Amino acid sequence: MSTQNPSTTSSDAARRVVLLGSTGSIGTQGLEVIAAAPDRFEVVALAAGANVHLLARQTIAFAPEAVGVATASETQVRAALAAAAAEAGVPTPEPQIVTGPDAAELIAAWPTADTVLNGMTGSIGLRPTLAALRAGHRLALANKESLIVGGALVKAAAAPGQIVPVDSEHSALAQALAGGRAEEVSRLVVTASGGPFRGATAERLRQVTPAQALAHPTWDMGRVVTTNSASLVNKALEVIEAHLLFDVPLDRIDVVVHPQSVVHSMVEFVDGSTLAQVSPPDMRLPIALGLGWPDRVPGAVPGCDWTQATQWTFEPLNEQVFGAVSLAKAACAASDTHMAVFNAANEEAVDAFHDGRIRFDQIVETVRDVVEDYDPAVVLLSAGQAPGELTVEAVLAAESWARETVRSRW
Ligand SMILES: NC(=O)C1=CN([C@@H]2O[C@H](COP(=O)(O)OP(=O)(O)OC[C@H]3O[C@@H](n4cnc5c(N)ncnc54)[C@H](OP(=O)(O)O)[C@@H]3O)[C@@H](O)[C@H]2O)C=CC1
Ligand SMILES: CC(=O)[C@@H](O)[C@H](O)COP(=O)(O)O
Ligand SMILES: [Mn+2]
Repeated sequence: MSTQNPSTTSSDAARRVVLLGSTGSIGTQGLEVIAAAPDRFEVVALAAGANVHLLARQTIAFAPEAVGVATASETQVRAALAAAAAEAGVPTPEPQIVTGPDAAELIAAWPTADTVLNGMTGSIGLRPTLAALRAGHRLALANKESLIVGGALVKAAAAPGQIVPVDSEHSALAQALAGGRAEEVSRLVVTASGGPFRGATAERLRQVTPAQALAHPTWDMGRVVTTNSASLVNKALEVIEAHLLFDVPLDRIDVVVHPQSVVHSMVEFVDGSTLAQVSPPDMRLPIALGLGWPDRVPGAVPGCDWTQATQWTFEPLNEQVFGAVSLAKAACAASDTHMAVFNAANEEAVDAFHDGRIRFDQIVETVRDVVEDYDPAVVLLSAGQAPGELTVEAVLAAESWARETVRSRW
C-alpha cells in the first residue's frame, strides 16, 4: 500500500489563485479565506456558470485579470460589471472575459496563476481539473466528481503532491496521514454525518421531499452535494475519492457515522493507533489549507471550544437502508469507466428528484440499475472508443450513455 500525500514544499510568495465556481458555496468561502489573508493569496481569475451579477461584484472586490462564464455572453458580463460598478461607485473594471462551455477550462490554465481551487459541481469539472494539472498549477480540489470520473486519467496528469484535497474528509486524511509512513497505514476511516435521514427506514425514504433532503444537519452546501449527503451517495463518492487520492485499497476504507461532523476522518495505523483531525464544521479550514498547503493559515476558523461539555458519537452505517457505499465500491472495482456511469446516473437522478419526476429512494435505485446495465465493451465500442483505453472521450461516452439511460427511463 502506498499513500500519495500533497507536496510539502512551502513558499513565501503569495499564491496566485484561480477560483472555478466562484459564485457557489465553496467559491464564496474561498474568497472569504483570500480576503482574510491578503498577504498569502491573490485572485488572478474567476469562473462561474451563470451568475454574472455575483461574478461582477466579486470582480470589483478582487480585481482579477480574467473572468469566465459558461452560459452568458460577453455583452451580458460587461453590462453586469457596469451595473455593479455604478452601484459601488467605482470605475467599471475591464478584465479579460471568456465565455462559453470551455470558459472554465481556459481559466483553469490561466498562465499567471499557480493555484486553482476547483469548486464547480459535477463531472463538468473534469476538463478544468485536467487543464489546471497540465498547466502545472497546484490543484485545491473540492470538485470530487472530476477525480472520481477521471480516475486514472486525472492521476496520470498529476505530479506527486500536485492535488491537495479540499473535501473536509480528505483534508482530514491528508493531515492525519502525516502521522506515519505510508506502509504503516492500516485503514482509512471516513466519517459521515448520516445526513437528515440518519436512522430512517427504507419506508421513510419513500416519503422524503426535496426541502427535507436539502436540510443538512451540520453543513450549508450547494444543492447537489447536500442531496448526495442525504442519500449517502456523497459518502460513496468520498470513499472512491480517498482510494484515488491516497492509493489505499477499497477494502481498507471504512465509513463510520458521526452526526456531529467534528471528527472529519481518521487514519488507523498498524500499531493500533488512530489519528483523527478535529475542528468545527467550517469549510474555510480545508479551503485555507488547500490553498496554502503545506502551510496553515492562522485564524482560518475558530477552533473547538474545549471549555464546554460536549459529546461525539459514532455508529455503524446501515447499509441495508443506505446502499450507495457498497454499490460504489463494486462499481469502482468493475472497470475504469463504471464510476463515470455511477456519477452521471446520480447527477441525472438528483435532477429528476428535484423536478418531482422520481421519489428520493429512487435516486440510488436508479444508479444501481444503470450501473448494473452498463457493459463497457458494448457502450464504448458503439461510441467508437476502445474499452481498456481510458481517455476523456471514453469517460464522456460512458457518461452520456448513463445520462441518456436515466432520461429515457424518467
Ligand atoms: N459546499 C461545500 O461545503 C462542499 C462542497 N464540496 C464539493 O465542491 C463542489 C462545489 O460544491 P458547492 O460549492 O457546494 O456547489 P454550488 O452549487 O454551491 O456551486 C457550484 C458552482 O459551480 C459553478 N458552475 C456551474 N457550472 C459551471 C461551469 N460550466 N463553469 C464554471 N462554473 C460553473 C456555479 O456557478 P453559477 O452559480 O454561477 O451557475 C457555482 O459557482 C462539489 O463538487 C461538491 O461536492 C465538497 C465539500 C464541501
Ligand atoms: C463538508 C463536506 O466535506 C461535505 O462533503 C460533507 O462531507 C457532507 O457531509 P456528509 O456527507 O457526511 O453528510
Ligand atoms: Mn466531504
